[in-house]
Amino acid sequence: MSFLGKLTIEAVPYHEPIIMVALSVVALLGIALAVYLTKADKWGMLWNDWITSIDHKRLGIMYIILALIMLLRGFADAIMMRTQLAMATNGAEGYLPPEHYDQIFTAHGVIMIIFMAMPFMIGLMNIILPLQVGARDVAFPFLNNLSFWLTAGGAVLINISLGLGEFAKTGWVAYPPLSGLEYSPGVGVDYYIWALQISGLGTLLTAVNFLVTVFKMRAPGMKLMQMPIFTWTCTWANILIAASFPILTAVLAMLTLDRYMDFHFFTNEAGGNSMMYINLFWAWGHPEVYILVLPAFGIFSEIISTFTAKRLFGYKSMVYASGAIAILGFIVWLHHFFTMGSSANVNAFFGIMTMIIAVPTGVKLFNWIFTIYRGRLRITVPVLWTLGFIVTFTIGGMTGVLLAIPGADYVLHNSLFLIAHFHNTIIGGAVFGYLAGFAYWFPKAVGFKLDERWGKASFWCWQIGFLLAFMPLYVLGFLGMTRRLNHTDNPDWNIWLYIAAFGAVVIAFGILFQVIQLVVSFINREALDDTTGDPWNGHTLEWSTASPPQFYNFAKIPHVNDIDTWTDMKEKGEAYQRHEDYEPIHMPKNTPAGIQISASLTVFCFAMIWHIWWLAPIGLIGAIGFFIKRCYTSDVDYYVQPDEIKRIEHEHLKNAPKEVTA
Ligand code: HEA
Ligand code: HEM
Ligand SMILES: [Cu+2]
Repeated sequence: MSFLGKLTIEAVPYHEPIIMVALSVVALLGIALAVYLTKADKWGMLWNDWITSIDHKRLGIMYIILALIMLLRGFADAIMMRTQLAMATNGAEGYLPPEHYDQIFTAHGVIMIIFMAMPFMIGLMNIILPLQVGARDVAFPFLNNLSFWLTAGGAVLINISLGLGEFAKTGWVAYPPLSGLEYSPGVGVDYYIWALQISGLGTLLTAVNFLVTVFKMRAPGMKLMQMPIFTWTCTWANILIAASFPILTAVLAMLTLDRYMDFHFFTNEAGGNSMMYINLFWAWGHPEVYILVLPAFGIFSEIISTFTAKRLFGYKSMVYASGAIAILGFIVWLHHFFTMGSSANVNAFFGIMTMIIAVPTGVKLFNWIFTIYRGRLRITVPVLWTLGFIVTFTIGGMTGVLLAIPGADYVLHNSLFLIAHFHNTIIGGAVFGYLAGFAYWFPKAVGFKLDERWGKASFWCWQIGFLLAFMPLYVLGFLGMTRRLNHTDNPDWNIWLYIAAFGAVVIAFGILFQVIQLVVSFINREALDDTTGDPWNGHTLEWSTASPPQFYNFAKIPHVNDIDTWTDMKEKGEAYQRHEDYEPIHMPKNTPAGIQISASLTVFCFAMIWHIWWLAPIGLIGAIGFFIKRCYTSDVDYYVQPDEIKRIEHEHLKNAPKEVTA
């Protein structure tokens, strides 16, 4: 083995024109960005204000930028698959050979779930949750920065795999024995393992961080049953993360040992059992889908309540229903392998538990509908996403209940019916939710509203495109088409494959209009400026701050005595208080430690992937070294002085609707 382990020039896929074009475009964009940063003299700003920032609001924005970039990548994969399947009918080969196609659906699944949906959700949670509970930051701000960079490190690895080596061809679930060394001797599965491993670590740390924030740092007076509903659903999601991500860590570690040191956890020879992998994978993988959707449920609740100007119907039942979904969501994972030989009784138990999830979910749906009932719903972009969700997600949930019947699942398992089910819940539930939250909280995070017209156009393209792209898959499933096919030879399927490809093109316009919306809004930012900090007449504490919020969030920590505290404060005339004296505020300092540790770990992972045995210890020792260095740094905090606070507050309150002096 050479100096660079398995890495040789052969690892660059220069004979693949599609990849080379993609890489050139990325390289050009990268160079353009670097030139801009140099010309505008912005490198220092980038480093000091963003990369090393421990401010939860900035980290949230960085998470969302990561998510949007990965959405483009994941969608590029999707549209390639859809065009391939529209071209490769009647036995034609299409333009993507199986070798390449298999990497594409695997990368698409992993990227969309781990590097698009998760960072989007965690980004929104970062920006909003500390504000909603009246805290100045999260419990462990440095850890929060580290979490982000660990997630980004995983994303970097996946993107490197595009131009160096290959990605896994196993599907996003990477079942052995296919993912074992014997059947996947290349580096693809290793990229998969290490990318998921470090980003998973980041996610786990985030959950711990936000759980401590919620339980220990709520504003005085805020009882648990007074927390805003988005905070509650995030908390349930974080509990699920804390419970399930360690299982992912363990199962990936076991697969690593199998691949690197010839262990036999999952090889049926020598006493191993590949079923054990499948079992552990879904013990994480199923909770994962509820981790994605629960915060989205919270977003819809906030939006419906704000835009009907009503209290959320059944707040308590919402909290309990979310809890029920979280707990039930933890004990139904076996429905992913009904067909793999459990006894009828085991299948029946897991099938029934799965169906029961429809009950708390139904409670939520009816609560949303009852909140809208007799309210005066303002049809804004966030509301459109919400209404689209109610219709779309219900369809996806219903088809899930169908799959939960073991007998039916024997027919539908791994068919396109399944693919339709989960895009129906993930896009209609989670992605619509994040896009709703994006439109709703954008002014809070950035300071100006998004253009409504492009927003509406984007929504309709997504909604109509979604129906066109995924409803045909239910039909194809019933017609017998299975998932992960590279080409087909059944004339009955053709028309549905064409419609699905057309639908994906319509979604592409939805994404394009979103990009245009961002550009247009940026150009018109003066007209769309949000000067009050409360553009929608909101009901929770994030709207009591400026837009974007002061870096310390709250000059004086508010006292909470209602679920809709901000509405309560506005009604009692306690909002927008102007004070003459402030206490100094204790704040954490920015630090490069997060990116240092994570960059070293990414180098370690890269070396492990390519078996570069001298580089791996350097990366690992580097990470540990930077961590120890951070532990011995005592210059980690400072105080904001009252004069400065007063200046900032008075500046913000200049535009307040009504001034109150206390
Ligand atoms: C956000 C993501 C998400 C969500 C929320 C769900 C929600 C549900 N899922 Fe889905 N599911 C996935 C993502 C998701 N799923 C993914 C990614 C896979 C496959 C991965 C792979 O193999 O690659 C999958 C696979 C999957 C399977 C495995 C099928 C197979 O492999 O053969 C099953 C089987 O039981 C299932 C069931 C359900 C059920 C019952 C729900 C329920 O929670 C739905 C509840 C909601 C409703 C029912 C609608 C609203 C309720 C009402 C209006 C009340 C009245 C309703 C009734 C009385 C029915 N899902
Ligand atoms: C935006 C439009 C999208 C389109 C057009 C699309 C299309 C597809 C297609 C064609 C497949 C392969 C189906 C097959 O096996 O035949 C697929 C698989 C998959 N998609 Fe999507 N998708 C989209 C969005 C998403 C999103 C947002 C997510 C998750 C957040 C997602 C998660 C997955 C997963 C997990 C798989 C399975 C991969 C595997 O088989 O291992 N997709 N998608
Ligand atoms: Cu499941």
